[in-house]
Amino acid sequence: MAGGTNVSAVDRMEMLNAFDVTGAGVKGLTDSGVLKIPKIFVRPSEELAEELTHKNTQIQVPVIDLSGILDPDQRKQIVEKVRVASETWGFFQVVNHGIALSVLDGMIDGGRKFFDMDVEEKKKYYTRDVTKRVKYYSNFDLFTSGTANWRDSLSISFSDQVCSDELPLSCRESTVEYSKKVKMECSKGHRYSCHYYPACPEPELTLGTTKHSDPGFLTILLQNQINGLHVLYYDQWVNIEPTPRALVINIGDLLQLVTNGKFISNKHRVIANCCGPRISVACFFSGPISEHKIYGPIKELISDENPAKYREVILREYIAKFLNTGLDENLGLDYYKL
Ligand SMILES: O=C(O)CCC(=O)C(=O)O
Ligand SMILES: [Fe+2]
Repeated sequence: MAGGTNVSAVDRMEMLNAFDVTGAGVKGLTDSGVLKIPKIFVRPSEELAEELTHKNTQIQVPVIDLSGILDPDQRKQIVEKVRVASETWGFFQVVNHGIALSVLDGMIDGGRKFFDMDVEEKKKYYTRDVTKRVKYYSNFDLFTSGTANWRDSLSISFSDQVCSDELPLSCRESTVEYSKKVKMECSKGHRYSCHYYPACPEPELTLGTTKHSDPGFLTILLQNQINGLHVLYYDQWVNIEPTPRALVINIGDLLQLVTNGKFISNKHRVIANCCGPRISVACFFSGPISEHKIYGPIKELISDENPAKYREVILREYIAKFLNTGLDENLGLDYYKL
């Protein structure tokens, strides 16, 4: 669907390309002081109208305190809370997870420093090639098959270890530090993405990230103190309140698939904001792209009364399919339903 009113798909693609080759990203628009957002960012009118039917609510996703995790009794209770949250929300926040505040703040600052670099400097990392390990997207990325999103991103795929000399100097140290703490460095194929959502002059007309569910197993998300992330809960958008020192955990499609639907991979989005920048760092744990690994519902969870809801998927094909469909066109697990 073409973003904005009266923009044909071809025109839209041309506008998107023209915007994209500047390499300055959405941040470039904000920095230049635009008061109106370009048409490619404007959501279709029927989508904007639909907004009015979704109420915003004050309820909150569960916040789970991990401080007692080493004590066997407390551990049981914590695991129980994680189970309930995973079955109902597919989202929760964790506090007292043991990662030092300096590491969290350092990671957010590192992201900010990357996006604050000169356009020419940033462009060295700029690519549309999704197979590149370190890539900076302005907007022509996975997320722009519908309306372009008001965000820029830096994406890093990990191999056996963090290959630190490939990382941008501006955020090299903080990324290595943080990725060790969240165990990214031993996670071949896993991906990290630092999203940068600049302040937007017309936030009600666009989105920071379109509505979607995450394709992998699990996402660990660090956000700064600027609001924006919403999760869809019983048809209501629930704001995930930035909580100091917390990490947001969410279940991805693959985890819903292997748990045969017991854990839910919930839809979420990021709204644009008149103040900013909003900075977030998402670590996507999804496993090695190159492997022929097959995932299906765990056998112990299947019985005559509770038959498999999804067919098996070959990880490589699953990821390729996701990469070939834009985030907002991705059917998610519906495609694999039996
Ligand atoms: O930036 C955020 O808070 C969330 C982004 C997100 O949902 C994603 O990239 O999958
Ligand atoms: Fe997501």
